[in-house]
Amino acid sequence: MQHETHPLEYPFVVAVDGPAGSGKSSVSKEVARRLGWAFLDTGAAYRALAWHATASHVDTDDAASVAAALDSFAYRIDTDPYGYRVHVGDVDVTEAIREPGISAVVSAVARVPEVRTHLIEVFRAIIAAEGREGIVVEGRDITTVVAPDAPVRILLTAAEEVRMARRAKELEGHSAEATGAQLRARDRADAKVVDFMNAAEGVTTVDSTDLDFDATVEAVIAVIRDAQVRTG
Ligand SMILES: Nc1ncnc2c1ncn2[C@@H]1O[C@H](COP(=O)(O)OP(=O)(O)OP(=O)(O)O)[C@@H](O)[C@H]1O
Ligand SMILES: Nc1ccn([C@@H]2O[C@H](COP(=O)(O)O)[C@@H](O)[C@H]2O)c(=O)n1
Repeated sequence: MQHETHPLEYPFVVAVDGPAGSGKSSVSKEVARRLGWAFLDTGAAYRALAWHATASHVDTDDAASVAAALDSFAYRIDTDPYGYRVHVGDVDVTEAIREPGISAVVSAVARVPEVRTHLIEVFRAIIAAEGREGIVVEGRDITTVVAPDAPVRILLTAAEEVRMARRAKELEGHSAEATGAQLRARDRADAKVVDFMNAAEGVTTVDSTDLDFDATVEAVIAVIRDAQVRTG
């Protein structure tokens, strides 16, 4: 773990969940930048484990083998919203974990209970060690499992066709159909493990279907400001 010293103050936690392509990562990062806070991408850990398992020739469909791969999984991530890096051991996997081959197997890795238990503890330790005033943490189960007591919990969503169009634009050169099919398949598989389509009690929904990027960032910051006023 990169974060070993614990500050006296626990950071203000903003938990953000939502389906694939809803803007969790880009919006959360920009919110953190504007507030001068930290940013934690939790999906990167599941992706890094999928990379590690694949590189170690582990069958990602075999839950016991994936769980065993945790023993040799030396994961590190930092929380800089201007350019965080992801390492497994000495290898910088920041770009490699975004490859379609990793996206195709990450849900199989994420469904393994031992994996979730382990990574949830990793995320909580990173949050607790954060030295900045606040941290925006995004994923699928942050509002419900990782940080259910966070002062701000948001479900960031958008209509499926809008999410698919945004992702297809981002991945120019890849077929829009294949990109959309993978996004839908990943949501279907992930939704069997955690519910990130419906806001849990106390979670605020921000629907960006009809909002541009900047308006979405502003909407999230408005929820945070409101909570700061309420919690003093
Ligand atoms: N409100 C918005 N208007 C237009 N584009 C947006 C908006 N929100 C996000 N985007 C764009 O949509 C794309 C997908 O966003 P992003 O990668 O942040 O989603 P995500 O929820 O983190 O996805 P995944 O779970 O698959 O990693 C990015 O290109 C991002 O810039
Ligand atoms: N809190 C989380 C975050 C992610 N996952 C799994 O990781 C995959 C990749 O996540 P991205 O946000 O980088 O797309 C995702 O498809 C889930 O399988 C998770 O389970 N919980």
